Amino acid sequence: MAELVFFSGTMDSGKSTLALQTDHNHAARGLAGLIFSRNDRAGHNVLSSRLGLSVPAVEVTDATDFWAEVVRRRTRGNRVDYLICDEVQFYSPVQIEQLARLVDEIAINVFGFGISTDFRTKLFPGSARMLELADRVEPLQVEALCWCGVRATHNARTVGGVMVTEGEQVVVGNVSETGGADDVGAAEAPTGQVGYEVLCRRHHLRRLTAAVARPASLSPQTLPLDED
Ligand SMILES: Nc1ncnc2c1ncn2[C@@H]1O[C@H](COP(=O)(O)OP(=O)(O)O)[C@@H](O)[C@H]1O
Ligand SMILES: Cc1cn([C@H]2C[C@H](O)[C@@H](COP(=O)(O)O)O2)c(=O)[nH]c1=O
Repeated sequence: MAELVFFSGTMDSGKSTLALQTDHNHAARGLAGLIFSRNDRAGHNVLSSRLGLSVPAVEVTDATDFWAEVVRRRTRGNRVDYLICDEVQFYSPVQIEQLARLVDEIAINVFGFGISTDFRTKLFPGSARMLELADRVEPLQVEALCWCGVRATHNARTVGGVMVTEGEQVVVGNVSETGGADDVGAAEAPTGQVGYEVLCRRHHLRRLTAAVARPASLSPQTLPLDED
C-alpha cells in the first residue's frame, strides 16, 4: 500500500537530511523519484541539508499541480514511484490534497517533510492539511534541543535578536549557528535581521530565548574556566 507520510519536526531537526536519505535509499533500489521543495534557504530548485549535501529539486510554486506534474511525466513514459516533498509547510492545502490523491489513485509513495507550526505556534495551512490527511505522522528521531537541554518543540523568530510573536507567517531564514546564548545580542544585532531559535514549549510561551536566559556576559565563553 502506498502511503502519505509526514515527517514533522522543528527547524534544524534533520528533516532535509532525512529527505535526502529517503531519496537515496529508494533510488539505490532502482525506484524512480521526484524531489520537490519550496523556499529552501539555499535558493530555488534545490533541496539542501545543513550537513552540507544538496540536490536539484523541482521548485513548488502557487501554480504547481502535483497531480498534473506526475501524470504528465508518466504519460511521456517516465516512471514516478515516489515523491520527496520538502518544506511542505509552504504548500497549499489543495496541493496536499493532490499528494493524497496520488497516493490513493496511482499508488505513489509520498514522503513529506516540514515544520508543523510557525513562530506564533500556529499551524501552517499546508502542515495542517498534512496532519489531517497523512497515513502516518513521524517525529524526527534526532532531538533538536532548547537552550535548557529539553527537546525543542517550537520555533521562535527573532528580529534584531528579540523574540517576536507578530509578523508575516513566511519569512525564509535560518537558526543561529550557536543556539543563541553567545549569538549577537539584541542591542548589537542589526535592526530587522530575522533569525530563528528552537525552544521547548515552556520557554517559547515565556519568550525566554537563550539570549534572554543567559545574557552574553554569562555565556560559557566568558565564564572563567573550571579549575581541575
Ligand atoms: N557540523 C555538524 N555536524 C554534525 N551534525 C550536524 C552539523 N551541522 C548540522 N548537523 C545536524 O543537522 C541537523 C539539521 O539538519 P537539516 O536537515 O538541515 O534540518 P532541517 O531540515 O530539519 O532544518 C542538526 O539538527 C544536526 O543534527
Ligand atoms: C518558524 C517559521 C519558519 N519559517 C521558515 C524559516 C525557514 O526558511 C523554513 C524552515 O526551514 P527548516 O529547513 O525547517 O529549517 O521556514 C517561516 O517562514 N515562518 C515561521 O514561522
